[in-house]
Amino acid sequence: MAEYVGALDQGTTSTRFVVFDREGHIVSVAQKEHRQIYPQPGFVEHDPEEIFSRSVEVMREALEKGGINPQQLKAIGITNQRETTILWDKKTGKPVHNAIVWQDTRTAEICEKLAGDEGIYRFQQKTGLPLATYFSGPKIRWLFDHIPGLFERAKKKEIAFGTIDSWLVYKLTGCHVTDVTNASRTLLFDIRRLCWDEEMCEVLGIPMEILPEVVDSSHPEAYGKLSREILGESIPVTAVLGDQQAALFGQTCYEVGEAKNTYGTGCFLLVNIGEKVVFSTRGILTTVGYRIHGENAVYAMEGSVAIAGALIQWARDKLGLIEKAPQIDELAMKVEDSGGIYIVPAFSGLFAPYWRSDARGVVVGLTHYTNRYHLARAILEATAYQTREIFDAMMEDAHINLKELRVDGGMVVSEPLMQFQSDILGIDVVRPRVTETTALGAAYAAGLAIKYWQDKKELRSHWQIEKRWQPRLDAATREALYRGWKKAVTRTFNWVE
Ligand SMILES: Nc1ncnc2c1ncn2[C@@H]1O[C@H](COP(=O)(O)OP(=O)(O)O)[C@@H](O)[C@H]1O
Ligand SMILES: O=P(O)(O)OC[C@H](O)CO
Repeated sequence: MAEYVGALDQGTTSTRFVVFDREGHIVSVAQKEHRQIYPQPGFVEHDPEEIFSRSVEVMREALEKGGINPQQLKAIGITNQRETTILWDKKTGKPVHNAIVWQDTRTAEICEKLAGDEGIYRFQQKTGLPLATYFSGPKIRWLFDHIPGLFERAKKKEIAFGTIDSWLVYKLTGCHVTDVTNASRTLLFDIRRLCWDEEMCEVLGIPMEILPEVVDSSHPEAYGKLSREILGESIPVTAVLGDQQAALFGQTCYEVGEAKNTYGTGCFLLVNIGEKVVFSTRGILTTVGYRIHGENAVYAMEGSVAIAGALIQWARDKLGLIEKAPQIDELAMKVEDSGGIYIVPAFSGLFAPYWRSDARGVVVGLTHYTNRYHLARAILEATAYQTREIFDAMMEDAHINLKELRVDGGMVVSEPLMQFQSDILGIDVVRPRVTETTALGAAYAAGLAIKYWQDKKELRSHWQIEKRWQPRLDAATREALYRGWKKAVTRTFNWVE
């Protein structure tokens, strides 16, 4: 009977369960979307119960579709949208509020007050992060400020906090834990000592009683086993990683200086910086990359872009420009360029390298000449330009000089985007055979924990290029286009007063 490893990938827009074989090939996959809840401008929520239900459904469906017996699953890895925050009642297991999603900007005021005169990098040397609405700590604070009696219940140990990984593990196995990569996105975690930080909890007014135990990303026992009612077998959960760190692991970026860029709802460029922390002076984050049981933690620098594929969803759902995501490529390919327009999608303010919560989206350069094909092209190009910005900042901060960029995620099927990405970076862009690298990374980490795979060398041997794009633009045109983008970005600033 063949043996497999499964990965549950709980993303911002959908949840997937992917079953992999020993060569890292996909054997079966199932995917389901969940509701995006927008109660008011700037607020983004998910229903934690719905996320849990979708997770169980995709696990069952993937096994059924692939004709796989649960006994054939030797381990499960979990990977997740990071920072999204849930508080639940320990007795009933019921969430006290919807999950506050990473894109939500309701904590702008909390962050501003905390930054005070010292500025947003006040806690960077400890947490690796700027004070921004993106991270979990301020979201927890907001819940305590808005739900009467919650703080007192938390002090009495009646309330648990978790990012999505923690919530899912709790519901699937009963353990209240998280891994070092997810913990490193909360603003409550000391990334050097690899533990919750008392001072940060005090500054944010968060009782430490609510926090999960932090464990290695890949661990044979720490995450427990699936309760039998989920799949009928108590399969061990042996890995948890935030989705961007999982993609780094799945792209087998195990050496210092190796990097990947994932194009999903947002876009996240991560480079492996090894076992020592390095801090950015250009708006790049320092974060835990992964920690395999029995090994030292490996760190990463990260350029985070809030809106990438989300802009295409917006063009579909709010603008009615397209009916399905791939149509954006068809429209964009009808023109050579964007006709001089730029769209800067600062819907959640701007993340790296700016960290400006006062920014809001703009379209600039409109003339009578502009048509919907130009608009489609500008929508795709926005992701490539944002990547160029974080790429440049990161190359300087991490002192590396990448010759090519490994890509993955839902948007990398887009030919015009991939070509323009290579054009605007001036380097090759390479897409691997398996683009479900987030799920693959979680499966790899889970498989390593039980010796399904022996070591990282074995994992590396699976990685293969499927397609390569090379730059076609001359340097002068490239830089002129990029100057236009930088100018467009300045037009988004100071919009929210
Ligand atoms: N053909 C396409 N061209 C460009 N973008 C696409 C295409 N197909 C899907 N996308 C975008 O990819 C994103 C989904 O990627 P995925 O990696 O599944 O995201 P997540 O993990 O954030 O939920 C969506 O935002 C969607 O708009
Ligand atoms: O759901 P994704 O793939 O867009 O990833 C979201 C990130 O983890 C947010 O930090």
